[in-house]
Amino acid sequence: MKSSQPPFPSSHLDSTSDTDSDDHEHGPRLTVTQEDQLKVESQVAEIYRCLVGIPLHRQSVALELWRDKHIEYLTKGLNQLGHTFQVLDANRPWLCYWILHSFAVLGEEVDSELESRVVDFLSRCQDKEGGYAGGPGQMPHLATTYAAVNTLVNLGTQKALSSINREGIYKFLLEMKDSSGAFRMHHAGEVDARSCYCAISVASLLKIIDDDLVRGIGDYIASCQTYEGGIGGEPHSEAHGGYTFCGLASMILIDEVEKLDMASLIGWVASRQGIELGFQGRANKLVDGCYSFWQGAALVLAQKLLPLAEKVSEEQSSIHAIRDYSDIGIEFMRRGNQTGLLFHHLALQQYIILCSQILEGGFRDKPGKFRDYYHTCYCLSGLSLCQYSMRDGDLKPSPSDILGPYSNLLEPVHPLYNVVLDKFFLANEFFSKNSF
Ligand SMILES: CC(C)=CCC/C(C)=C/CC/C(C)=C/COP(=O)(O)OP(=O)(O)O
Ligand SMILES: [Zn+2]
Repeated sequence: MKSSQPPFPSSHLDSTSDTDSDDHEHGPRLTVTQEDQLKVESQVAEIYRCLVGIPLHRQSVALELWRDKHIEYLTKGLNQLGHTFQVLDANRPWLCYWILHSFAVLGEEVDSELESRVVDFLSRCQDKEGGYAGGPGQMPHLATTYAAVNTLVNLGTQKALSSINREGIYKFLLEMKDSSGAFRMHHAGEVDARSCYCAISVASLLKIIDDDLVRGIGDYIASCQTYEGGIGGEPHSEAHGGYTFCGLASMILIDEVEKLDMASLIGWVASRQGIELGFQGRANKLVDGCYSFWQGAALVLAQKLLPLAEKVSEEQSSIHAIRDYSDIGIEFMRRGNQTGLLFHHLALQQYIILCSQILEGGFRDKPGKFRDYYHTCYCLSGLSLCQYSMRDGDLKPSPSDILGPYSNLLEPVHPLYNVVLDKFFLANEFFSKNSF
């Protein structure tokens, strides 16, 4: 059980910002003490010691990413979007996202006729009062709103971006706001760290994020961090990779990371990478390809946060000057890797390519399971994160950070939202020019 002590006592905080009331006067407080740094470094070093003995197959042809096969599988899914998948009838924006995001990460453009069909379909899922439902005529829901918005941002055209009713979404988000400060998934729905992330990610991407949406979330998410170090879905639930990503990404987007115990969060996530080389979602469970993103992204985010290796200069840490929530996503991408690797990025690529990749196209949880679009989306997203996890500025990743041939290189994704990076920049510009 989590103690009532704040995870970072005030002595752990940057001396320029030691009160709660002036966060946005001084910017975020992302520094940690020497003691925290040593703790994380020794935990990560221990995990590395366990993984280095495992031989990696750096030269094997089997390490190739079977792009054409993946595109074939994804194209088949796109052609079925209109008329099958009844079993996923309340999840159709998710299918659009999983398939189109996979396309985007593979660097494939969709043709304008298909783009038009997707935008028109998502417009039919958009509630006239605001928010996106799982299908036309259903009730709006935060998860499908997140999936629809991410799909449209990944498409990135004027038609796609202008189809989003930002004012309606803002009203919908306010209606979903619970007295705890967290969000309900839908009217009378459940409240958890995932709903907070869906709401905050959408609000941040669309640049409609403000104090009324943010108030109370930081305390709610901090109360979901468990004694293990990871974040659970709700207070007192078991730490889980999916919710850990949601909680940490939300905390960054609302500039309240200092409310989390980052040293124990990093230790917990890093310990979830096991001898199979992939990540498990929680302690004592089996590894699964989709956690390459949920757990991998949490560590990629942490790598940009903590100045563990050396103190970041004021110039490098431009995020310290932020006063506006809606610029956090863009400022965050200006930060380089502050810590070195917090996970074994080559080992994870090996799990994804050798264990999750299916040669007929698509990705799966693990050998013995069937492929599906969810795992295809999150395995590709995780693979991209690995490849760019050591990237310096805008330079292409070094060949030594890519397992297999360099032609495996994917498009970079924004680790806070999981949309492709160039489309994130386009959307950021589009929504900066267009007030709602
Ligand atoms: C943006 C968004 C909607 C995020 C969702 C994040 C996410 C993946 C949450 C995990 C949910 C969960 C409890 C899975 C456990 O499944 P399990 O018991 O089948 O799997 P396990 O054995 O691997 O824990
Ligand atoms: Zn999975």
